[in-house]
Formats: sequence, structure tokens, C-alpha cells
Amino acid sequence: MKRARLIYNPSSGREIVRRRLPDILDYMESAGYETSCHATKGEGDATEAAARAVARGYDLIIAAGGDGTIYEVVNGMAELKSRPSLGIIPCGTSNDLARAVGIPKSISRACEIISKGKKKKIDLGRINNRYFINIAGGGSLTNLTYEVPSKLKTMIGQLAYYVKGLEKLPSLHPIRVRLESRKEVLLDEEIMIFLIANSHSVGGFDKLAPDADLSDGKLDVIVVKKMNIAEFIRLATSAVRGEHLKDPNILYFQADYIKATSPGTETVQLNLDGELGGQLPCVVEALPGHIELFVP
Ligand SMILES: Nc1ncnc2c1ncn2[C@@H]1O[C@H](COP(=O)(O)OP(=O)(O)OP(=O)(O)O)[C@@H](O)[C@H]1O
Repeated sequence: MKRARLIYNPSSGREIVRRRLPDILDYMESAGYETSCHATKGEGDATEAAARAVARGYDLIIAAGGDGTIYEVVNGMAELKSRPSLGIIPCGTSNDLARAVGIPKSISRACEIISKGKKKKIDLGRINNRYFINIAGGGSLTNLTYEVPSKLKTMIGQLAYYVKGLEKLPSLHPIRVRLESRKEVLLDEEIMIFLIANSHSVGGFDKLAPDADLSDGKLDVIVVKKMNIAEFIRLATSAVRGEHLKDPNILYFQADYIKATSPGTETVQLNLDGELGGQLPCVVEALPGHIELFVP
């Protein structure tokens, strides 16, 4: 029998994963995997658990939780030479990665996808000494995701992000950022936000980076230039319909390398897959086909 390590976050989303553990173990047993579990205890624990699972030679790692849990698991695997395949059971609040690859929120369907064994190599983004699988961002509102209390997400789900977003609107302000390719300066001005997306499903928006493809070896960069709060709200509304790219204040391009610095005095924090991920300056690179993911 093959061996699988299930790393689950009991606090993710509506906190259902713990109750469904017997079902998950049952599914995996029928699929031919002897499965052991690790419940995460807090920040960084999933990263350590994933690194240990790789060292112990598991054939498969399953991350059960939200995008933050998958981010931590990926960070535990990404540096290591022989990486087992990754299965995901989406139990978080927005589940951006799962939506991007078409893994439904049903635990039984997610297990079935793993048990069928179809895999796809997907890219990762490396940013300084960390990795992201879905998105890296900086600027206005990007601190929102890690400021929403876990309990609020448990109670009202995705709505918690919108409530927090409204609360933070008055604090929106531009920051000066410089983006460079390997050859030239692409932008050096005040902007509201920059996002570097690996998948097209980001922050609950399905069409934010419509051309983003997890397996194209490229990252999709979206920059929202300086604007006032009313314009920003209008743009966010059009982003729900995927119509934001027509806006002249948006810069959208693909790259496999980006250097981002902050020439101003303000510290610009980075958000990686919804988690706090250091600050500017940073160098971002696409790592083609770095992780093998179970897909529908
Ligand atoms: N036992 C735990 N109790 C509280 N927080 C935890 C625990 N284990 C991990 N965490 C934290 O949970 C966060 C990740 O949550 P996760 O992304 O899985 O769920 P979510 O926030 O509900 O969903 P999403 O990211 O899809 O919106 C990380 O910041 C991690 O440090």
C-alpha cells in the first residue's frame, strides 16, 4: 500500500474537516493509501509538517484546509528535491486554488479526484525565500486577508472578507512602487495595489487575471494605478464581472521574473496566498511545473 500524509487545519473555513476525518480516511483506504494525519496547531505548523512528510518518504501529501494551509504545505515541500504529489481537500473560506483547478468543496468529490490519480504539473511563484501557489500582492487592502478574524470566517464565511474590506476602505491610499523586468523599469509611480497571479481565481474573484494559467510557466501581473476611493470601488465592482482590464488605470502583463521595490518611505507588506509574506523589496520568479497536483 502507498502512504499518504493528511495535513489538515481544524480551524479552516466552517471547521468541518475534523468531523469528516473518518470519511476521508475511509476514501483514501479504498483508494489504496494508508493514511496518517497531522492537525495543524497554528502559524507555520503545516510547513514543518509537510517538510517532515517529505523527509519520511510519503507518496502523497494531502492538504485539507483553505488557501493559507495549502500555501504553508507548499512552502514545506518546494525547496526539497524529491517532492511527493499534492492532493487538496478544500475546506477554507474562499478556496481560490481549488476553484481555479475545478476541485469542488464536497469532501467526497475531492477525495475521489485524488483516488482517480490524474495529476498535473503546476507552476509556483518564488518570492525572495518563500513560495506562493496562487497569488502575491502588495498595497491597499492586501493586508485584509490576514486581518479577518478566523472566528468571523467560521461564522459568516466569505462575507467576512467583504465586511473587513468595507471597514478598511477609508484607509485606502496610494504607495510608490517600482517594477522591473530583467532588462528595464516597467513602472515607477504611485499605485493602489499590485497583484502577481499564478491562477485566474484570486481573492474570491474568478476573472481577476483571466489569462492566468497554472501551467504556462508565467505569472500574470495586475497593477491598479493611483485613483480615488470612488474610482477604486467602481473598479472592484467591474472586477466581479471580469471587466476591469478595460480600465485605463489598469496595467496587465505576463512575466516570468519581476523585481519590485518601494522607493518611497512607506513599508510595503506582501500578501502571499492570503498570508502575511514579508515586505518589499522582492524578486519574483515563476518556477514552471514545480508541484504535481491531483486534478479532476
Ligand atoms: N489549529 C489552528 N488554530 C488556529 N489557526 C490555525 C490553526 N492551524 C493553522 N492555523 C492558521 O490558519 C490560517 C490558514 O487558514 P486557511 O487558509 O486554511 O483557512 P481560511 O482562512 O478559513 O480559508 P481561506 O484562506 O480559503 O480564506 C493560517 O494563518 C494558519 O497559521
